[in-house]
Amino acid sequence: MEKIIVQGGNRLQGKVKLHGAKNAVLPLIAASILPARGSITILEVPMLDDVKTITEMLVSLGIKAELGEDRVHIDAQTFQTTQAPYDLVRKMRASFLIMGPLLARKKHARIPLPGGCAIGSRPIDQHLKGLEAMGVQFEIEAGHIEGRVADRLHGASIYLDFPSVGATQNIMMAASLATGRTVIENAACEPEIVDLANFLNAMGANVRGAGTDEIRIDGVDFLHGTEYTVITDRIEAGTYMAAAAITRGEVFVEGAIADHLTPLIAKLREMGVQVMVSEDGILVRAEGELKPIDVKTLPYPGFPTDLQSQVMALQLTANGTSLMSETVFENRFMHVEELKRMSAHIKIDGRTAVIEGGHPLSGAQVTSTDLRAGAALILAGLVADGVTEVSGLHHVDRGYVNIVGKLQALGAKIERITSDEEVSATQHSFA
Ligand SMILES: CC(=O)N[C@H]1[C@@H](OP(=O)(O)OP(=O)(O)OC[C@H]2O[C@@H](n3ccc(=O)[nH]c3=O)[C@H](O)[C@@H]2O)O[C@H](CO)[C@@H](O)[C@@H]1O
Ligand SMILES: C=C(OP(=O)(O)O)C(=O)O
Repeated sequence: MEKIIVQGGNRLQGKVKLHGAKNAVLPLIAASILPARGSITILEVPMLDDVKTITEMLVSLGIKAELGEDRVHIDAQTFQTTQAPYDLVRKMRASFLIMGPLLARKKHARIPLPGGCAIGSRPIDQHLKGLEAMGVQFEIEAGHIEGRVADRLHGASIYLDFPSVGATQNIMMAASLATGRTVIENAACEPEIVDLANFLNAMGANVRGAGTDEIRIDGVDFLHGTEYTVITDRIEAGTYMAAAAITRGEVFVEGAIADHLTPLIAKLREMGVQVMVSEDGILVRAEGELKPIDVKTLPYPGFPTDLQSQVMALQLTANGTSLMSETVFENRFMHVEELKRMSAHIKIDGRTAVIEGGHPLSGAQVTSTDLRAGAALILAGLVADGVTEVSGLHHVDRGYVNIVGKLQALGAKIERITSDEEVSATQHSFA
């Protein structure tokens, strides 16, 4: 078993460069199923386990898909298979994003119910409702969802009960090749939605209004190949911004787009953290005591649920009691029990965590329960007394490229060890 070992107490300093966004590149790779003419090259691709999984999924469909150093080439001009294998789909939630493109290209898809981090029940009713309105008939049997469309998909007016990111993306992709106009109301507004719209338009689609709650898609007969650079990862950016603040350090997060991080920047400033925004990135500087803050996660442009656990770690170092309310996922407080192993003072009251800051954290053996929980435990380890051992790294590997190397370069005492090198936390000595 691999573990990340962190010795607390070092102030982070320097510059960290962001990778492309996981949550943007996964839908782009799924959308690469759509073009019947030409091939796709996506640049600045983060080489994450999720990216490898979705690429393998395309290959399993008979699509030519190849990962390079920081890019992926995809040629979906000819392929026949419309059934995705369980072993790949179960690994991540985003697998279900191939449903819309397969239905649009092949009028059929059979996909096992998707997996991913256990942060809630994560139904797919809004995806199905949208695609049904476009003419798809679904059957659910033996843990699979099978969709068929008699003829071509047709445009529809779709109101989402919740601005689901994945449902908005699945409908946008399907609607790009449908006949007529599709209007998605109460659509998700996340930057990853805008990135997908830009990518679809670069392939010849006609998508307007992405980034607002009403998206209009006029279907076209075919899409073509293109070369496209994915946006930088706002959640990775937020994680390093929180790391700078929690260690009372000074870090320039290169490539961070301030417009994508408005709620985090506001909350850090409310705590007394200095945040300086420039065209090239964001500088975060913190020292001394920080004020407690109350945070509520919401769909974009609200505070992102994917930064909830990392900011909770930061709240533990504030001078007083903070609140963290999670409204997006019903089971996204699993990191709380792990943080408590590190002497954190946190109580859960329904969907709100009450975080009593100012108590010293102590190093402990902890397990990441989802990918952001893993990041939060590492952040807590950076300021804990002694050594923290974080296991469950398969979660972290889904979402962070080289988090250990990046934190080391900022001055953190952190290492990744395999079971062969395993030593108890108290014995570990850093190089
Ligand atoms: C790969 C990717 O981009 N993942 C992100 C995406 O996930 P994902 O696209 O799965 O998130 P959604 O926006 O769809 O889900 C948000 C909420 O809506 C609910 N829901 C969703 C769909 C549906 O059909 N019915 C339904 O009830 C979910 O259970 C959840 O409670 O957005 C989430 C919310 O910002 C992020 O945390 C994830 O990191
Ligand atoms: C929850 C996340 O991802 P996914 O939707 O892929 O599980 C995340 O990125 O924090």
